[in-house]
Amino acid sequence: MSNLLRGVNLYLIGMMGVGKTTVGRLLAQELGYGFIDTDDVIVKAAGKSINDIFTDEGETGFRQLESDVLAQVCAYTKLTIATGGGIVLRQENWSYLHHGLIVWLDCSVETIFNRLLEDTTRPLLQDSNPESKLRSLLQQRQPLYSQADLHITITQEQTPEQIVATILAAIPSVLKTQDVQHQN
Ligand SMILES: Nc1ncnc2c1ncn2[C@@H]1O[C@H](COP(=O)(O)OP(=O)(O)O)[C@@H](O)[C@H]1O
Ligand SMILES: O=C(O)C1=C[C@@H](OP(=O)(O)O)[C@@H](O)[C@H](O)C1
Ligand SMILES: [Mg+2]
Repeated sequence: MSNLLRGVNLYLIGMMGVGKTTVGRLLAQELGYGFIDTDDVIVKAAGKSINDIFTDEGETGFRQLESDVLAQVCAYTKLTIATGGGIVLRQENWSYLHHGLIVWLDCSVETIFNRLLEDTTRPLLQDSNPESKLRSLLQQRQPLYSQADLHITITQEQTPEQIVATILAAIPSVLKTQDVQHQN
């Protein structure tokens, strides 16, 4: 599979809590790729948590750091990159994402809500009604996520290993489409 991809990076996009970080790490192992999580790089570079970045610099400050990190990582090959859920918001980020194959991990708001119920590390969910916040974020972002090359819908019961297998099985179909496009 790694050969088939010819070193092209895989970018995982989708809502917070869908499993980009968890699945991305496993997917990288299967592909013999390196793994990068843009949030991890941002936290290391800023020397503070995502919550503290949002508090000190606002969402705008965080988004700038996110774009800076994406611009840097896309210069490398053979990477699986788990992005933050809001990476799709900035137009400029798409020119970086399109250097690689973009995979949208999609699941229900209920699944995300159950997973992140006790989680305090997503500043955008520190809301009086986190479920309705998730719904409005998804409504805003769905048209952006749908620009991905691959749309993988996952159910609450699917394990990370099963999701990795689903993604690996779907990749050849997208590559074929791209090859056909190149010939035309
Ligand atoms: N397939 C899965 N089944 C059950 N729990 C999962 C699954 N994928 C992720 N999780 C859990 O959901 C939470 C969010 O996962 P994470 O990988 O951080 O998502 P994201 O990076 O998309 O925000 C974590 O607690 C993680 O352990
Ligand atoms: O959806 C978002 O806007 C965000 C998602 C988070 O990453 P995950 O999608 O990995 O949770 C993180 O980048 C930040 O809290 C903002
Ligand atoms: Mg993540």
